[in-house]
Amino acid sequence: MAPKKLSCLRSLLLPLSLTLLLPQADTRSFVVDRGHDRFLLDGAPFRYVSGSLHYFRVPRVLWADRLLKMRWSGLNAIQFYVPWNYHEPQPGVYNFNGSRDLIAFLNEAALANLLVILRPGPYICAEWEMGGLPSWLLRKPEIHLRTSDPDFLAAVDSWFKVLLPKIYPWLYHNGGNIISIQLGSTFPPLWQVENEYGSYRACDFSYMRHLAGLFRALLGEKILLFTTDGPEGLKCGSLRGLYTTVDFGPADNMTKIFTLLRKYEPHGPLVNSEYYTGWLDYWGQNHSTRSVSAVTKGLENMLKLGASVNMYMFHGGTNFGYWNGADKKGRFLPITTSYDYDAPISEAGDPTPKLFALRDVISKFQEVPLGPLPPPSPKMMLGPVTLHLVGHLLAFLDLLCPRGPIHSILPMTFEAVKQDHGFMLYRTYMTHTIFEPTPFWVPNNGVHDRAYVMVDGVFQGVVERNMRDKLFLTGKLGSKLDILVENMGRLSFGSNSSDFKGLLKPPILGQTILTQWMMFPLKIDNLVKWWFPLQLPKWPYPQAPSGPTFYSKTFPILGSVGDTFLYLPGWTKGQVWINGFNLGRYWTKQGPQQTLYVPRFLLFPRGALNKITLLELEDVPLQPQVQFLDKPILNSTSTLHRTHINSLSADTLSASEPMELSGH
Ligand SMILES: CCCCNC(=S)N1C[C@H](O)[C@@H](O)[C@@H](O)[C@H]1CO
Repeated sequence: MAPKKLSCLRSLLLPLSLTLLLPQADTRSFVVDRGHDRFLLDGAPFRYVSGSLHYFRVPRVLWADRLLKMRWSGLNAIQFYVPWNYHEPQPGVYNFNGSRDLIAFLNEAALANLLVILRPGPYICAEWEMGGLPSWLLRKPEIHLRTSDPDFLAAVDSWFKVLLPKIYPWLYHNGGNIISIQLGSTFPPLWQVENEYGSYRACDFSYMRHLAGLFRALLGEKILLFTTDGPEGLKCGSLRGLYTTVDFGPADNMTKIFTLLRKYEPHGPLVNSEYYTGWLDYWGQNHSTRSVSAVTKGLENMLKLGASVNMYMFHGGTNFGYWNGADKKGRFLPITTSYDYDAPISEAGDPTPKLFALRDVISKFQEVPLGPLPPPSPKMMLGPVTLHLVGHLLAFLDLLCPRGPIHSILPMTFEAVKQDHGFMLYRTYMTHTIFEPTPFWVPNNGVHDRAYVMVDGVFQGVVERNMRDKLFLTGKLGSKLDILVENMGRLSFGSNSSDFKGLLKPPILGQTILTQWMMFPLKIDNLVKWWFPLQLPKWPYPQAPSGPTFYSKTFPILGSVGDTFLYLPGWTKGQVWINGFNLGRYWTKQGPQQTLYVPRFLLFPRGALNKITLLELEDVPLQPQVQFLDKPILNSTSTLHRTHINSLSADTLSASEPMELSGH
């Protein structure tokens, strides 16, 4: 419901006197008061204490819960990005439904009495797939992302001409925002142009000016446009006419950085647009945390200065499906499925000690809501659940790629065949018999990102980006050489975000450059949603399936349904679906994440059967079992987590419901 209609509703809901007191559309304003180094909201001094929450990492059914907890924490604003690729999956095809309903999220924020600081990009970073840019941009391989490249600007313009008019009625000065007794107004989207552009090598001012002009043209002159950069990026990221803000965390020198900021904004409020309450996690690296004392001390110091602050993240959420991004620090580093971020509100939406400590600090400077905080959500333990083998991925090739393969002399990238996420199978045939184990590799680090190699269905091992390792293969004339390539998420930060996926170079076997390829873009989610259970296809090879295989189980929940954490002891790496919902990637062998958050709304209560499906890419445990725990394990690796699980109280583990397992 657009704010204008809601404002009429407001006049019905509120006592006439209150309605008269509220500023009307023509008097509403949000401006910088340079004379007093502060913001003014409707003419009154105003400072925001904000927190980041990404609607695209939280299912819609949970938005209200998270937003209310943020409000209760003492925040008066939230900040979030709009990921372009989440809303325009194909050029000219737009999706603002369900958990992509941006307007509904804005409305939920209004209902929670929270103001909004919006960051529409087009690039958002955020450890999100390709930093929010749609991968179909790379179908023009020469495109220069985040510059004034005409192809890039044309796509940006058409996207913003769809997005910005949707937002326009929600701008604060339009008076369209809703204010009720419990409701606050949706803050004037303080528009952030781009994101940390100063950290991007291009530093293309004409691009920034183009964006600013587009925003002005589509949103009018009243909106406060701002840039955000780390201290090192201010020189490029800032632009005349845009308000300059900075990012830094608790370990940084606030005085030094705010002094530097004053070189770009001599007057006006000090703003830290990203005060890091925690940090992100990479697969294979230790879980990141930031201490409560350091985070609260830093916040208090900024609030004492009168600064406005946004805490990044206040609630992190989850990279469901294939949505995680990646970084490059010498090597390719994919981001984990969990975006818990050691944030004040945990991935499962529970308040942490950090939340209460931050609320105490905020309460020293402004009123915090009274009343109890909603309790932690009910948690559930279940299992173990023993899965059964459904079949090898190759056995479902016809269903996974109903249109059949694309043929090419040289291998083609995901982008070239218009496969955005997930997996693609590359197939060729051995042109001669190879008796001796012969080196197989992809030159120039050309596997983006992980390749699972099979000869006549027999799993040979993994070749991956960053690694120089080779496999040693044998085979007969005409043997099938199948390479399943996994897109682990496109670079969301780094100098070159044109992160093509697939086999970027033709693989080499011994002295032979392998040519004559068939590419099978795989639609796995459709198969999991619509085709299972189905008659098991015949497995055409003598040996038992190994490598990429589907496992599944249907199971009832006899007790009460609660949030839970899927634990996959002994499994290696793969993808999980619960009742057809793509929960995300697991990589038990790498860690640090050992469990996946399962929101209770995904699960069916007693009387209905639930279904879990795994695609295990490498090795399965002797006992193909999974468990549902009542606590997450985010900080251990497969070697260490066993001690962790042993440390869980015996009764906790045994408290799980006896399972009457049924199902296929
Ligand atoms: C290694 C960090 C990658 C760069 N990202 C940085 S500095 N950050 C700033 C960036 O604006 C934000 O979107 C997030 O990406 C945040 C880290 O959580």
